[in-house]
Amino acid sequence: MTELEKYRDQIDAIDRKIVRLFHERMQVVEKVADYKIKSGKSVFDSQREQQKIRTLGELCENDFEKRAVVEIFEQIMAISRKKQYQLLTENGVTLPVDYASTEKLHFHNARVVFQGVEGAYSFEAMKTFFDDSIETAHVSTWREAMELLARHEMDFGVLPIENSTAGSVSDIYDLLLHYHNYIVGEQTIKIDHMLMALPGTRMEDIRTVYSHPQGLAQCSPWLDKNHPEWTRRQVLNTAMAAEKVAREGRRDQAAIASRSAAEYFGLQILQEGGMSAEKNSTRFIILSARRCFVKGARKISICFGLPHACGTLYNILSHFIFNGLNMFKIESRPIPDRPFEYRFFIDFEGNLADPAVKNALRGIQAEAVDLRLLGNY
Ligand SMILES: C=C(O[C@@H]1C=C(C(=O)O)C=C[C@H]1O)C(=O)O
Repeated sequence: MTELEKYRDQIDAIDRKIVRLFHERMQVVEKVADYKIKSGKSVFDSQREQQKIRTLGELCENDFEKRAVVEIFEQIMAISRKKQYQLLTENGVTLPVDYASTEKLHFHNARVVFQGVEGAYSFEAMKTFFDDSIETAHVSTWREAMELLARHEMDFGVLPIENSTAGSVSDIYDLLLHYHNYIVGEQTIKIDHMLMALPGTRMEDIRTVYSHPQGLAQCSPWLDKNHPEWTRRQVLNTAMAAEKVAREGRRDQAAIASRSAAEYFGLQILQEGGMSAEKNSTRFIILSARRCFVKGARKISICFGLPHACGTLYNILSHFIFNGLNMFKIESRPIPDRPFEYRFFIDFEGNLADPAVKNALRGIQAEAVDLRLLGNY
């Protein structure tokens, strides 16, 4: 036996002891869970954990081992909590979320609101998601759409949440937080931006180009390269840009909008193709004030705050990993009046009826601040 083999034998013997001791600890943890189920006491006890970390740290021989022991026990206690969340779920202790499941969404004859005007991309997303029986209304801001839903004056709303080139629509995240409307579906639409103007307009006549900020952002490489001299002006919606150019009748103005907007407002397309990325698409969410999810729903959106402390996001994300849940997206938004503190928005794969989802949500609810379920769709 070489010297190395001898040491490895010693390590193996120690590791066997650690595994045995870990098992013993987990058996006690199950008894703790039992007690908590009966007494209704919450799983996470941050004071007890901090005190344990302090006393265990003090047992260490040096600073290096102290740091290591702190890290190891933070993990051991996190695992012990996850075991307890699992036992709570298995014992039928339900999460306090009042979501109703339904076989399918009922939108026949529904009232649907979108932001913008006919010819806008939201309009196209709405037409694709719903059938022809719906009654539609349009408003000029996203906030108004949210408001109408919250007051139950409209059944569903269609709002853009993310573009594959320009990224997330951050205002929508802020509105999701402000209004208690829920995501019940999503629709992705391919975005083909085109440059349009009054019939007969030549490129060299144009001085100003109008579009939604996302339209301008998505076409900025094309504009920078070909027409850096044009003034870029933001309007609320791409179709509104087309409508403005048509209504004002000036040859020095152009709009960046969809083909359907050009057709709807009788404008001539001066440039199509190559204005924005080839695979440019926008994802729209379908919102409702009713908290329901369809039985086959495979995507969940949540948001929560976190204390400004080292490792808090890491600990929360561990609930997804531990329960084998795939994350699609993570987004952070600043919390107003709390400089440099953030609220996180996460989309992940699953259905609210899945035990793995229940376990993860239970853990996140206990360990994050103000968890909100935004939808399962
Ligand atoms: C086991 C318990 O539950 C949790 C896990 C702990 C641990 O593993 O030591 C400590 C405190 C709690 O957050 C307990 O409450 O004692």
